[in-house]
Amino acid sequence: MEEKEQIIELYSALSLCNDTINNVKNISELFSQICQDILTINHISMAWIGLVDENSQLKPVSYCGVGTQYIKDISIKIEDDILGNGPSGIAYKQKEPYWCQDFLNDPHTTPWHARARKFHWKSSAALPIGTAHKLIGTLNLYSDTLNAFDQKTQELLLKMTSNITHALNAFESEAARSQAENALKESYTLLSSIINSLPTRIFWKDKNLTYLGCNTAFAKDAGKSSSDEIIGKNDHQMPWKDQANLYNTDDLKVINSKKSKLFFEEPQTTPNGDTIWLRTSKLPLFDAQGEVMGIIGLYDDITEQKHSEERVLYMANYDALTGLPNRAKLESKIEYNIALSRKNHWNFALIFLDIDNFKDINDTLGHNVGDKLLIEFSKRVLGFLRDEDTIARLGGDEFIILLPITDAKQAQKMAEKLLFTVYQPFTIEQNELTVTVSMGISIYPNDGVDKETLYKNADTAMYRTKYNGKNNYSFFTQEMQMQTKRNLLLTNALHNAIAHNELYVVYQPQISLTTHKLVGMEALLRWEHPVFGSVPPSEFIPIAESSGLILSIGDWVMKTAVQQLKNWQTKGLHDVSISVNLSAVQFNQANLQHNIIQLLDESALPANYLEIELTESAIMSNPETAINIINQLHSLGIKISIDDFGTGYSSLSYLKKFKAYKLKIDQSFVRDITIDPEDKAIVNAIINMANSLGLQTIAEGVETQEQLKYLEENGCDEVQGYYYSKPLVVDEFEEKYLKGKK
Ligand SMILES: Nc1nc2c(ncn2[C@@H]2O[C@@H]3COP(=O)(O)O[C@H]4[C@@H](O)[C@H](n5cnc6c(=O)[nH]c(N)nc65)O[C@@H]4COP(=O)(O)O[C@H]3[C@H]2O)c(=O)[nH]1
Repeated sequence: MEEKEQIIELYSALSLCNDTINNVKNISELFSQICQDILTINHISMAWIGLVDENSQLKPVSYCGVGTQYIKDISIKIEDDILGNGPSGIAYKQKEPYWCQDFLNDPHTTPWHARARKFHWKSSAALPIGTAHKLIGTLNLYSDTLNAFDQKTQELLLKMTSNITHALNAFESEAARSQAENALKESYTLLSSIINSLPTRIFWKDKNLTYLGCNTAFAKDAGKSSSDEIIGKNDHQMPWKDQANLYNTDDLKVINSKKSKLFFEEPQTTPNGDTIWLRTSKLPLFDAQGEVMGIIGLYDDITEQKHSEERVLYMANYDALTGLPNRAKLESKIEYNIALSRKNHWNFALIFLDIDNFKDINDTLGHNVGDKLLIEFSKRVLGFLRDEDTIARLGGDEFIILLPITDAKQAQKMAEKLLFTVYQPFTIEQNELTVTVSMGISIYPNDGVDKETLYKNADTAMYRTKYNGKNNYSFFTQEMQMQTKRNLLLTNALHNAIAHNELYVVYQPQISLTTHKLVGMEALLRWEHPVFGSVPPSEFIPIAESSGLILSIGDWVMKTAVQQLKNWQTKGLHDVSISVNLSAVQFNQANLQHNIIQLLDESALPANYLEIELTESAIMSNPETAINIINQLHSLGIKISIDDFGTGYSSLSYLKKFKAYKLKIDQSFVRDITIDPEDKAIVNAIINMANSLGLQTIAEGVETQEQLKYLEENGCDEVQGYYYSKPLVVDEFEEKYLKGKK
């Protein structure tokens, strides 16, 4: 071939090859096309491309031309052995083309001579191919002509492989780029899905405080469905535009200081105008150069938590029923007033207030009415007080009023007005209710300089009001303090009174006005203490009642009295009954009936000899229950007499339902019965009423012949009093009534 023709041929082959490189889409297309293009070169009969596999074998991936059967099952290696030192192995290892111009006489091609003869190969070439970084295989060419690869052909082939290298480089960097892009896409998708699935709201803004992005939760708070609707906007265009300045001040602080602001609470307005509470953190957002490019913010909706904190705080400080401050809240106010008053030499007053007979309202009209009354009562007192005053509910029907900068005189005025204010009827569920209150007042600093003392002293004064007949107020006095102290000492001493044999029972005869004979006796308790001396029942019985000691003491009295009567019966005292006082606390104990039956059994005293005295107030504190208990005791044969009759507020309608046996006319009516027409009228009314109800009457405190005569003439059945006898100790009683018996 002419040199010129050869050059044209070679360049057209190169041009083909370059076209291929420019047009192919992937490596396998490149290899197969290159193999075809090379065949356009004169003398080259077959071309194949082999890539080195993981076993260091050169594996054909593309081939073209005549005699491609040659490479079927061919074994070519790149290792340093006989199969690895052929033209391809050498070219690969030495990174140089191997020109084998006389194939059948080249010692390096010995393993393939037999195979080559079949295909008439006279020369071959192997050129390493790969990227700039890595060889991947060889381009292998075969010719049936000796010395087929002259200088020009070699140069052309070198140029071709160099272009292939460029193409491979381009494919490699394209693959790397697309791999990086995919990895980026994947990590972006992952990151987006993470931040969009987070309940925490996330947003980021540039230095101008324009939103650059956000997660779905944040977009939702702004009333949008995706971050696209947020990007490019600022806080003044958001539902929370009212808070925009507040937020942006924080943003700029973080941007300018480059310091995070973490976990602070702030309000936010929702798209429907509600206010929610957020716990927010803001952090500077840095670019790749470490420069602040904006801000990243995260927040959680803590509205629920905030509400429950507020609820807990409210419940810790306010009464759930009335909404008034509770004791805890009041105490902090008292402490504040103490500090203020100490500094300014002011007084302040504490009024302990208790609604009289509130229990009756609850018991008769139900708790619902009771609760509503408490609410209305609270409202009314609150409306009456000054802004600076505080009324707190301690529980039940107990309240405390704190009157700042108030002396005794002003407190008295307030207390008087309060009595009047609360006395105006309340209408609760069609019930017209009139309430009265008992109040106790202590004044700072005279009655105490600490809250405990002031509180205790107001309480003491309130009890004094109750004791004196309720519906009033009392100021705390030193005398009350001494009384309180004595009560405390007596309470302690009373605990051991039975064990120390300090208690004993005296018996006061009860005389029939028909026969003028002894028909009964009242057991009255006495307490002789080694230090306090003789303590009157009027003093220690209330103490025993309030401390609960009355239960054990009352049992002891009943047992002593019942056994005493039994003893006297054996000594010949017949047809005489014993009456025992039962206090309200004892009366309401669950096992009362059982205890009495057991006691009567043990003492072998028939039940009809036992009379139980109950005060009107003990019965009327819970009339419905009282009816049951009285009727049960009655069914056992025990007689019930109503003590101090006329002093309380017995309801006649109830009186009919009790299976009572006797009414005991209180000594306060008997005292002036001969001179006071009112007392006369009351006593006569009681006797008449008892007669009409079929009840017995007994008058107590009869001291004179005149009183006795009056009662006798007016139909009273029995009397008890100093006229006949004072209460007697056992020996005296036996001396007077048992002498000569049996
Ligand atoms: N001025 C005057 N007084 C007379 C006369 N006759 C009797 N008395 C007194 O009148 C009180 C009558 O008892 P009470 O009304 O049941 O009133 C009793 C009763 O309520 C209570 N009490 C006494 N012993 C017991 C007891 O064992 N248990 C309970 N729960 N209460 C008791 O203490 C109250 C006072 O008892 P005492 O001081 O013993 O006072 C007794 C008695 O000594 C008289 O002619 N003139």
